[in-house]
Amino acid sequence: MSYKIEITNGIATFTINRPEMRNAINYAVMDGLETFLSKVESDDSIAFAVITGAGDRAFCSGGDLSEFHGFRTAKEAYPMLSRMAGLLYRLSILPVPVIALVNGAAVGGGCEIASSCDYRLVSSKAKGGFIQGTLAITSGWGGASQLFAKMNNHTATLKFLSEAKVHTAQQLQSIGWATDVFEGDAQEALENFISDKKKIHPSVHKAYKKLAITNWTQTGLKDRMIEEAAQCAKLWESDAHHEAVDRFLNKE
Ligand SMILES: CC[C@@H](C(=O)O)C(=O)SCCNC(=O)CCNC(=O)[C@H](O)C(C)(C)COP(=O)(O)OP(=O)(O)OC[C@H]1O[C@@H](n2cnc3c(N)ncnc32)[C@H](O)[C@@H]1OP(=O)(O)O
Repeated sequence: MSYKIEITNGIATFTINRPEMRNAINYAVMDGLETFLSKVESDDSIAFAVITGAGDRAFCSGGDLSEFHGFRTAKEAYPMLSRMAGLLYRLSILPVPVIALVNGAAVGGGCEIASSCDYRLVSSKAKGGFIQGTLAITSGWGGASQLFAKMNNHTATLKFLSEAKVHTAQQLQSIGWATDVFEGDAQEALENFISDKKKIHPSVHKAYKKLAITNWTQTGLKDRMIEEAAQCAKLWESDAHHEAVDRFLNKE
C-alpha cells in the first residue's frame, strides 16, 4: 500500500509509504490523502493530525516525475496540480494542529506539503527546498501561497522559493520554516512535541486554529493556491521543463 493511515489516542497519522521512490506522490497517494482528510474532518475525537514519510531517507520528494511526466501540456498538467492544491488547502484548514514530521528530504512538492502544515518538525539529517525552479517550473500545489500566508519575512520567502536551493535543517530553521530541528528518533521527537502541546486544553488549540483559518479564508488563500496551480501548468508545457525532467529521469 502506498500510504498508511493510523488513528491512535486522538492522533491521526498519514504516512506516505513509497520509500524506494523517496515517497514521491502519485495518484494512489493522493487518493489516500483524500480519505485521510475526510476522516479527520469528520471525527471530533481527533486532536492532532500528522503527515510523514516512510523510512529515514525522505519525507517526500514531490510529484512522481515518472508518473506525471506524461503530461505534456498545461491542459494535461492542470487537473493533477489543482487537485493536489485543493487537497493541501484542506490539509491546512483541518480544525486541529497539523504537524509535518519531516523525517528526511522534503523537496519540491514535499516542501509544499510540509508548508501546508502548522508545524514542521525536521530531522537534523533532513534537507529541504522548493527545487521546482531547477525544473523550470514554479510550485504547483499551492505551496508558495501557503508560505506567503505563514512566513513573516517576504523577502526571505521570495528568496527561498526563487533560488530553488536545497537547505540543511539548520538553515530551514533559521529562515523560519522549520519549527524545531530534532536529533535521533522521529517518533520520539513527535511524542515530545505533542506532549508539550497537550499541556494546553485541545479546545484552545482548535480555537486558535479557527482564527488562523478565518484569516486565510478572508485573504482568499484557496483561490490563490488554485491560481498558483494554473501558473505552474503554463510553465509545465515548456521545453525547458520537459528537458529538465528528462535529465532527472535519465540520471544525467
Ligand atoms: C509535480 C509537482 C511539482 C510541484 O508542484 O512541486 C513537484 O513536486 S516537481 C518534483 C520535484 N522533485 C524532484 O525533482 C525529485 C527530486 N528528488 C531528489 O532530489 C532525490 O531523489 C532526493 C529526494 C533528494 C533523495 O535522494 P536520494 O536519497 O539520493 O535518492 P535517489 O535520488 O537515488 O532516489 C531514489 C529513487 O527514487 C526516484 N525518485 C526520487 N524522487 C522522485 C520523484 N519525485 N519522482 C520519481 N522518482 C523519484 C529516483 O529516480 C531513484 O530511482 P531509482 O534510481 O530507479 O532507484
